[in-house]
Amino acid sequence: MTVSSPLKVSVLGATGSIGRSTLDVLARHPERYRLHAVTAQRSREALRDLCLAWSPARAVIGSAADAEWLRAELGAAGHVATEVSSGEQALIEVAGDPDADVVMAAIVGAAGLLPTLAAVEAGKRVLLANKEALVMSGSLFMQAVARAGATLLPIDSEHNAIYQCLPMQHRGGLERLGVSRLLLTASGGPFREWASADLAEVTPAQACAHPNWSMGQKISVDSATLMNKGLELIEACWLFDATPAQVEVVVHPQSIVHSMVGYSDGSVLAQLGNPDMRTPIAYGLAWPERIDAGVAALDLFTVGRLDFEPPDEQRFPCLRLARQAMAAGGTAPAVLNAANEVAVQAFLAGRLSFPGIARVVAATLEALEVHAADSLDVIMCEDARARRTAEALLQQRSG
Ligand SMILES: NC(=O)C1=CN([C@@H]2O[C@H](COP(=O)(O)OP(=O)(O)OC[C@H]3O[C@@H](n4cnc5c(N)ncnc54)[C@H](OP(=O)(O)O)[C@@H]3O)[C@@H](O)[C@H]2O)C=CC1
Ligand SMILES: CC(=O)[C@@H](O)[C@H](O)COP(=O)(O)O
Ligand SMILES: [Mn+2]
Repeated sequence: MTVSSPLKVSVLGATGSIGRSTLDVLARHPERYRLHAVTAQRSREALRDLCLAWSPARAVIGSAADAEWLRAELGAAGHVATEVSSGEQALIEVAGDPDADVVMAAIVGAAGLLPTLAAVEAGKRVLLANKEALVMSGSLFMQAVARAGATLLPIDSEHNAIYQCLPMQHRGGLERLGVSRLLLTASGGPFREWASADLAEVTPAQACAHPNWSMGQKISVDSATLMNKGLELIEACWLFDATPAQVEVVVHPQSIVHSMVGYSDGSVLAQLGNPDMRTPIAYGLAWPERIDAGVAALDLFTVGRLDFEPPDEQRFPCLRLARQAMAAGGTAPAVLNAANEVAVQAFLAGRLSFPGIARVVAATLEALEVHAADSLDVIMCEDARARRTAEALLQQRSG
């Protein structure tokens, strides 16, 4: 009898919401997985605790000073198993480390693009939570997956649901599979029932209080503006080779149906479950097998009812802006993403109102020409240009 050795897993963004849920699933299956590497940007105490608890071979943190601090803390605890490094180059290098089998891409925002691509280029099994990476570089990203022979598994709950509802081999066009549409569910966020006039008074704490999911601040605000659904629409187009017209957004306030696939014979297949990211994470880790994720069985009698309604793009214009950016193509989605990141940070810092987020994104898209997104240099350059433009718009608004 041969006993296979545990898969080595690197978790990029290990201190975040997805990172912690990933570690929770890994802890349930020590015979199947070993934690190989962990990364964080600033959370040095949390990263130290992870190193002490898990003894990963490698750890990366944002700054050299924090790496120095981490080495000293680990040394003082007599822990020598973890090699500590710092900075973006170290992060990229660890993401593509030949010793790892699986990479969880769970850094938030554009900062995840180069490390996630490094994992793809190294041909890993890549568990993609960092949707912004795909939104920014969709065509190049998918080409890299094919060229490197990487296995790309969507972790975003909706895309994971769609993946589960498609036939196992689904590359090469939806029509060929008899798929007529992808139904992307949206909770509608905390302000689903609010009047437009009240949205001007929304606070960061209210925007971060998602009705169903516990997540990081940035994605929580994106859910509240429906930009999250816009980013997910673009993500779905790249992952499943769909046109924006083939992706229908359906507001489903209970977040129990995680998304659906409509077939040409009238069938609609759905994936349901409690709103807990450990389900898609466990799916990605074990695919094509299934493992325990620690998630309670869905109790349909407690859920009671499932509601569906169309999204309101008047009150929540970010969804329309994302659709427009995808239709414009080229660098427009990267510009949309960068402007949104700047605007969300400004909102969280109290520099911009909640409705101001969509206004800054719209004005940035309007201000910048669309270029062909045919190299990473072009994408990174337009990302930087969009950030400068959005920041200048913020200054004008406050001036
Ligand atoms: N949370 C969720 O349920 C879901 C999340 N996603 C996606 O997953 C990704 C992660 O989300 P979430 O876990 O909520 O985010 P969090 O904010 O909770 O965590 C982000 C992680 O990324 C690290 N990080 C932040 N900035 C940088 C940077 N500049 N360079 C390197 N690392 C950095 C953080 O480190 P530090 O702690 O040091 O700041 C942290 O480990 C996002 O793209 C999100 O859209 C998708 C579906 C669901
Ligand atoms: C858990 C997950 O995948 C999030 O992206 C979630 O979907 C956010 O909820 P919204 O549907 O409110 O955007
Ligand atoms: Mn999602």
